[in-house]
Amino acid sequence: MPDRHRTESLLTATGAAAGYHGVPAVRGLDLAVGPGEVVSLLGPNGAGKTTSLLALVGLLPLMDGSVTALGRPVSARRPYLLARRGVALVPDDRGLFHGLTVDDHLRLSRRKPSPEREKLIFDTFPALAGLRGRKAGLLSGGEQQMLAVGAALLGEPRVLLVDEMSLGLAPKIVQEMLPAVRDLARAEGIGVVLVEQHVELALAVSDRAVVLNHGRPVLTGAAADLLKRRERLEAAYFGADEFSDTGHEVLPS
Ligand SMILES: Nc1ncnc2c1ncn2[C@@H]1O[C@H](COP(=O)(O)OP(=O)(O)OP(=O)(O)O)[C@@H](O)[C@H]1O
Repeated sequence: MPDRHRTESLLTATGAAAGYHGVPAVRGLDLAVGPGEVVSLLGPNGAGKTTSLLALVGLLPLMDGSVTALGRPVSARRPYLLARRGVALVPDDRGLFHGLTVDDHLRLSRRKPSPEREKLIFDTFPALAGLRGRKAGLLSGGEQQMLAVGAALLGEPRVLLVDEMSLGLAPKIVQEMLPAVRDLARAEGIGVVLVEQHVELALAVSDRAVVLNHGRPVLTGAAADLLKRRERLEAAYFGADEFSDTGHEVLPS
């Protein structure tokens, strides 16, 4: 990324911890996402990825550390303000209304979409163009995911967080969707946080990634470096005990 992007962070977490019933499910999370950057949160089931996303958008209160979005501290009391200012979360259940059509969803956008913006969304997800009158509940899983991400992008977010875009989707669709979102983020200067199970595909479109295991970051690095250091990546997933001595390993680029 160009240097100007590095100087500005749209979303920053510093030592963030969050969890349930007073018990942290993630702790020590450090993250910075600048305009046009894609950062992936990776890790095995139950590692704390979704919990991290919820904390990043203020849907879960912080138990420690801090999160700043668009220059202001994130408050768990007012997550809707964050959404209004342009921090969009696509949850893993996609958050669609099954009785509403594709067009209805696009009309629910945070901003009244300009024709140019609408064209951009349909250019990015061409499969949606022929389905505008169809109810969301009658769309395929892939089409629903395109709608969820497309509707979020239509609101011109400055930060987009997507929980498991690939959930239940055929690899071919994931291979198309992830680069489409990355390209749009680059073109529009949107900061993106992806939670993904498809490690290789996520790293292929990401600038950086954080691997969580047992609720803490164990490995952080540039996506290109992580792809070259597969043995560390595998250890971060399957041999997290190995990291208990070294703690959090940050790969030098
Ligand atoms: N509402 C909740 N109440 C209590 N514990 C929860 C709740 N949601 C998640 N957890 C627990 O917090 C931990 C982290 O869960 P989280 O959903 O963040 O993991 P994840 O990395 O997103 O997993 P997956 O890849 O399986 O979706 C898990 O041990 C989970 O059981």
